[in-house]
Amino acid sequence: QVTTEEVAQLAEMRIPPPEFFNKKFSSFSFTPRVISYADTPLAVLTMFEDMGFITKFRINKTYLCRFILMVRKGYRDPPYHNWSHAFAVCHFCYIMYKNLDLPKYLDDIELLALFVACLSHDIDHRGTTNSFQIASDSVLAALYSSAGSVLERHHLTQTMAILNTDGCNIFQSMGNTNYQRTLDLISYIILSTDLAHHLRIMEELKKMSQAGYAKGNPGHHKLLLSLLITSCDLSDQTKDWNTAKRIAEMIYQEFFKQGDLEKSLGRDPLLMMDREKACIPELQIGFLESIALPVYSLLAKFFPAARVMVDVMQKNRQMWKKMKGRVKKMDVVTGTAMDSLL
Ligand SMILES: Cc1nc2ccc(C(=O)NCC(C)C)cc2n2c(-c3cc(OC(C)(C)C)ccc3Cl)nnc12
Ligand SMILES: [Mg+2]
Ligand SMILES: [Zn+2]
Repeated sequence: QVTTEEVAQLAEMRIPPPEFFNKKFSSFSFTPRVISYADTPLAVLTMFEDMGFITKFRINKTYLCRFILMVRKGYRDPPYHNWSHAFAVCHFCYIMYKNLDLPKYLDDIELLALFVACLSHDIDHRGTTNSFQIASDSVLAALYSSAGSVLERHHLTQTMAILNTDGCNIFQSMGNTNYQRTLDLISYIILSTDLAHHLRIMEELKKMSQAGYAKGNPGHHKLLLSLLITSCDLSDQTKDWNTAKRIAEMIYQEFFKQGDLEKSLGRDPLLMMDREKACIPELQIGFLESIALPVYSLLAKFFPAARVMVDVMQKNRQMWKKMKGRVKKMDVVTGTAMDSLL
């Protein structure tokens, strides 16, 4: 629970304009992680307001404050999958809204659902993967492994639990049809943040990019929503080199902790989770080429203005290649040795 005082304190503040946080707050190059943990709830309010959602959906401001604070509290503090990640993800959704004319492609309810899903898409993440849930027979695996997307189903359950908490239902001014549609959209969007789901729809996304987006095609709306949240989820890698490198390190901190855990359970971790064997530059070059660059290349096919992110990501890939080259060929570079280099 969040205290009444916390909610009141946030609710009584006037919602500042985006420039209050930074004059570049709405630009692709802005790095949302510079906003302090304490200031993020107000920044989320600013984004809701600036996208016109509070007025359009008659959202009760006190409910919205309580919802934001409950979602923030719902995150744990693993090295990467914490509230700062969620805030960075929802900020990217906001800058796409401001720079890519999303309302030309998606309707208001879909955009609201996308933004709210960004906020809570990793809530209560434990810093371990879906396969670790299953291999370790975790409570979440017991609940969801038959349905797949174990972690994502949990993130969704937690989101719905908050919406069903007194004074947190930000959608309550909506009519039943819109209300149900918003929840269905949030469910679909959060479940589509499972890497396995993204890989499954890549072919369809490529076909859609070749055929061209058809606003009259509901299937295209769902595919685009998946692409957009995946773009938000990976957005740290579209920023300056120092940001991209620092966040990649955080992810490997989280992966190496899982690898240590797996070793202590007598199991062999994936290479990318084994701090004794992983070569971060090599792994990152692979991830950018196989997963991240295709995402933003597809995005740029629908939104030419997104081309700039592909270029920045290509530059970051070149930097990883230089890092790889800098390390003497002979050594098998371990995560630890790499830390000293990064
Ligand atoms: C910088 C960066 N490096 C990563 C390196 C590897 C992997 C990984 O999971 N490899 C597993 C093999 C089987 C491919 C993820 C990485 N990653 C993510 C990420 C993305 C996710 O899923 C979406 C968003 C749908 C792609 C889900 C979870 C995470 Cl941590 N975000 N940033 C990164
Ligand atoms: Mg996730
Ligand atoms: Zn995420």
